[in-house]
Parts: sequence; structure tokens; C-alpha cells
Amino acid sequence: MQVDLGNVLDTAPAHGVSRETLERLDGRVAAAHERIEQGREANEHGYEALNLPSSTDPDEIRDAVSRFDDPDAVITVGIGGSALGAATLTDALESDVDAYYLDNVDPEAVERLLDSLDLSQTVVNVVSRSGTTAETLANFLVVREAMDDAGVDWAEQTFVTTGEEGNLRDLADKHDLPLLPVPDGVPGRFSVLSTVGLAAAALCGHDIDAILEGAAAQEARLSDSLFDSPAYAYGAVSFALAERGMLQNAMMPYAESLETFSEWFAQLWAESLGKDGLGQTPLRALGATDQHSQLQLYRAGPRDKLVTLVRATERDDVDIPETDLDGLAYLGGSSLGELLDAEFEATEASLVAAGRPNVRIEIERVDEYGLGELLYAMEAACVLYGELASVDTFVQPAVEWGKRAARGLLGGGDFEEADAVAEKERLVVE
Ligand SMILES: O=P(O)(O)OC[C@H]1O[C@](O)(CO)[C@@H](O)[C@@H]1O
Repeated sequence: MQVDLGNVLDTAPAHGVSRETLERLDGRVAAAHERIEQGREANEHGYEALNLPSSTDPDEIRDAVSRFDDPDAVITVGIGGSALGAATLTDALESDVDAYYLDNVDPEAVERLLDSLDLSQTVVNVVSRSGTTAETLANFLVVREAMDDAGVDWAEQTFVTTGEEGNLRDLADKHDLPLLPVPDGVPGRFSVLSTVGLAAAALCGHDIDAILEGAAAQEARLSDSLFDSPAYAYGAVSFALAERGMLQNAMMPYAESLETFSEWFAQLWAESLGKDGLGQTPLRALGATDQHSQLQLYRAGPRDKLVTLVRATERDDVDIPETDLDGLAYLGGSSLGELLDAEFEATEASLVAAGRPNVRIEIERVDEYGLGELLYAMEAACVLYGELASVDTFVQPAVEWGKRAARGLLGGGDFEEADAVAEKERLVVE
């Protein structure tokens, strides 16, 4: 994996960051790295996530899923980091097992999925670190009833991934369900390289050892200089650009297989760094598609964006047949991969031409090793950014207000937040 900051330097000083600025920042990176290493050595909450390449036990995960005999599908019932990491992996990699995610409580979507599956051939992984998340528990109860209605012994086809206590732990104990522990010091958005993200991947037959090896390769690159660590280079330049007004970060992979990765990145970046009025808003984009959608804004809209362009340098390819269509003959005889690469390079140059800073991240292939590298590097980049911004990277207090309001609206307790909902100002236009 490599991170190329050239296009950030090229847009400096007006809209980028100069090499001199990065060299000045490197001293703060060294101090941040020391703090991170202390946190890792002490397995402090959150920092523990950066130890997962060695602390995760792949055999424990394989043992837990080995009892399920060749399912057609796996449904992961979870939300946020309890679903997005696993989805990033299974959506990026091919498998004979279909992986689905119930990470929302849209009744039509839930019903459509359950009606489409042979539940007798479906394994269910209920994932919740806290064991109390309303959406996850509600969806589990719906899935369990659907399995009952289908005459399927749900307990035979369900395993739980959860923390040391809570409703899910109780349920697993009551029904003697197979259980994978969620590492206590790892927030959900940092848990893809743990039991949380790797169980579905293992069920789908993916090489979870290779995922961890890729992650370990980026772990080994963490150093006291951003010029020696791709992860820290990305974290430091993202921070420096945000300090200079680039308060949005468009994550734009040029690979359909990385589309869910952008969703995972959005939670990691937003929930970790959006604190104290600070943060850098992650935007989800996809190359080449969004050249025909959002690029106009990135090039000619407000000067408030970093564009992060990600690609694999190796991939399977498809030839474009020769053609005599007027004006299109230049495409014939090339390939879709060559076209995608040309679009990638043209887009990054077009952003520089418009004075819009962008970073190029390249992995060799979108395979288990490459995904492990990318995911670990983004996590380490996020932790570094949080240290440089002096925010509490590993908590998410702002999300609790809405949970209390929703619970109050459903009669789950007496919450003043629910009262505030009832007092909503209205100006309805019909
Ligand atoms: O794994 P849990 O505890 O169900 O939490 C799911 C998600 O909800 C959050 O706690 C936010 O509400 C995320 O941080 C987390 O990934």
C-alpha cells in the first residue's frame, strides 16, 4: 500500500499543504505516535484496536463458524461498526455464500430480504458490542420469528457476537448459542479486524489470516514520522488540510468492490473526529461514476474538500472490442481497466488544475491482504488525526440524545428528549 501526497503539495500554498508545513507537523506526529504507542502497550480503550492484527485469534473465529455446514447465506444483524466492517469485507470479495446485512429497521427492506431467503439454509450472526442497540435487537426478534414461521430451529443457525454483558449475552446463555466475544477496549467503528468484522468473512470462506497479515504490514509501518508511515501520512495531511479549511473529505475509490468501504470510512471518520465543533465530514463517492455526478462540485464548488482517490494497481480486466463508431474508435482495442485508470489519473489532475487538493492511495489488489492494509491504515490515520486535533477519538456521546428520545417515544422510559420531540415547531407546506 502507498499514499501519494504529491497533489497536496502541488495545490499548496493556496489550497494545499507545503512540504515545509508537513515537516513542521512531523514533530507533532512523533509526539502523537508516542502517545499512541503508550495507549497500545497499556491496551487502553480505543488504542487497543491498533493491536488487533496480533490480538485477534483467527482460529477462535473459524471454530465458531465451522459448526455451520455450508450455508447458502449469512445474515449479519447489527448496525454501525457492528455491520459495516463485515460488509466492507464480504462486499469486496467473491464468495459462494451470500452475505446480507440487516443494519436498518426499514420494514419493507427487512420483509423483502427475509421473504427472498431459504431460512433453512441461512446462518444468522447477531452482533452488538453493547447488547442493547434497539435496531439490532428488534431486527433479531423479527428474524427469529420468521425462522420459527418457516419451521427452522433458529437456535441451531444463530450465533452471537457481543460484549461481556447485556441482552445478547443473556440470550446466548439462555439458549446456549455459540458466542464470539467483542474485545472490550475496541469501539465498533474500529472492530473490523476482530471477531466483529471477521466472522462473516470466515463464513464466506475468505482468508481471514491474510486480512490480518495485511493489517499487520501497516501496523509495522507505524513510526514517529509521517514520511515513513502511509497511515500517518494520510492522517496528518487530512488533519493539516482540515486546519486550512478542507472540512470535507470525499472518499472516492475507483473500484465497485470498495463502495461499502466508503460507508465504513464515513462512520470511522465522522464518529471519531466529529467532536467539540471540529471534524472533517466524510463524503461517499465512487470512481468513475461520480465524475458524472459530484465532480462538478469538487472542482468548482466551495474550496472546502480533500478528495481521497483509492485504487488497486492490479485487477482482472475486460477488453473493449474494436469499433468503427465515429469518434469512439480510440476505445476499441483498449480495456475497461485502461479506461478506469485513465479516468482516475485525469480526475486527480483535473482537481489539481482547479487547485483542489487530493491524495492518492494505492493497494496492490482488492483482496484479503489489500483490504487488511487499507482498513488498518485508515484506522491508524484516524487515531493520529484525533491525537493531532486533541479530540476524544474513541467515544461518541452525541449519538445518545436521539436514542433516549426514540426510546421515550416508544414508551421505553421517561426521557426529556422525547418531550422535546413532541414540542416540535411546525411549518407545513403541502
Ligand atoms: O455494537 P453496538 O453496541 O450494537 O453499537 C452499534 C453502533 O452504535 C454506536 O454505538 C452508535 O450508537 C456505534 O458506535 C456502534 O458501532
